[in-house]
Amino acid sequence: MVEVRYATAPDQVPGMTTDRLRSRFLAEELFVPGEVRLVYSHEDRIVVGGALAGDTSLDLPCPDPLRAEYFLERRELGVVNVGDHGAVTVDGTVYELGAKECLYIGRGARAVSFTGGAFYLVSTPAHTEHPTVRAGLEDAEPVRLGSQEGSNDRTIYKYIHAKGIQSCQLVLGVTVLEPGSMWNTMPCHTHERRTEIYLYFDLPEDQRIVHLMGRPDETRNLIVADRQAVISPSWSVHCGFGTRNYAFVWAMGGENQAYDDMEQVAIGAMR
Ligand SMILES: O=C(O)C(=O)C[C@H](O)C(=O)CO
Ligand SMILES: [Zn+2]
Repeated sequence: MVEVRYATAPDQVPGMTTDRLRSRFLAEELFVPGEVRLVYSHEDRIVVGGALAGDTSLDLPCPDPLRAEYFLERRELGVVNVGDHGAVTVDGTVYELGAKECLYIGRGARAVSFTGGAFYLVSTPAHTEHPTVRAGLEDAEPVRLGSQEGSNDRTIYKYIHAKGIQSCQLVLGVTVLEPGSMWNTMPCHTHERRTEIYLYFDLPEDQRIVHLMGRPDETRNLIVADRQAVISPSWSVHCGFGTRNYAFVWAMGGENQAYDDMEQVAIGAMR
C-alpha cells in the first residue's frame, strides 16, 4: 500500500488545524503486520516505509507512482531494523540485520524481500549504482553530543554519508538518547538544501515525543508515537523531546550530502 503526499509551502502552516498538520507531515501507520507500507513524499521525492514481515517473507513492491519496472530501477534504498533480528534478501543474497543495523541497497537491485525484524525503509532517486553494504553500529561513525544537564546526552551514528557508505544522495543515520535524556537536535536547525525525515522508535507504547516543526519563528508541534515518521521540508526545524528516552532514524535527500551544512537556530530565536 502506498500513500502519496504533496509538498507544502511554509506559508500554508499557520492556518492548519492539528489534523491537517498531521496528515501532511506525520506518517502514523508505517508498521502493520504482514504488510509493506509506503509513503511517497513529493518533498525531494523521498519514499519512506515499514516492512513488518514476521516469519513469512514480504517482497518490496513497486507501487504505481514510481512508474518503474521494479522499485530500485531509478532509486536507492536505506533499510534500518528498528525491531529485533531479521533478514533482508537482495537478489538472492541474505543480509542478517540486528537491532539498529543498516543496509544500503544500490540502484538496480531487482528483488528485495524481508523476513522478521521491523524494517524501516527510506528511498531517494538515484542517478547511478553504488554497492549494497551492510553495517552495524560498530561500523558507523559515532558522535557523542549534548549533556546530562541539557537532558540531551545522545550518540549520533552516521551510516550513509559522504565519509561512510556511499550513495547518490541518501544520507542516513541513527541517534540514540541516553536514559534521562529526552531532547533531540536542540539547538535546532534547518537545511534549505535537504528534506529530512525522522522515524522515532524504541519508545514505550504509552509514551510520546513532542516534535517541533515549522519555520524557526513560527513553530508547531506534532505528538508522535513509537515507529511514526515526521517529514521535515527544507524550511522546517526538526527537533523534539520525549516523555522517555528513545532513538530515531534520520534520513535526508536533496541538493547535497554535507551533514554539517545546516542553518543553526539560536534557542532564543525560536517562537
Ligand atoms: O540528535 C541530533 O541532533 C540529530 O540526530 C540531528 C540529525 O542528525 C539531523 O537533523 C541532521 O540534519
Ligand atoms: Zn537536520
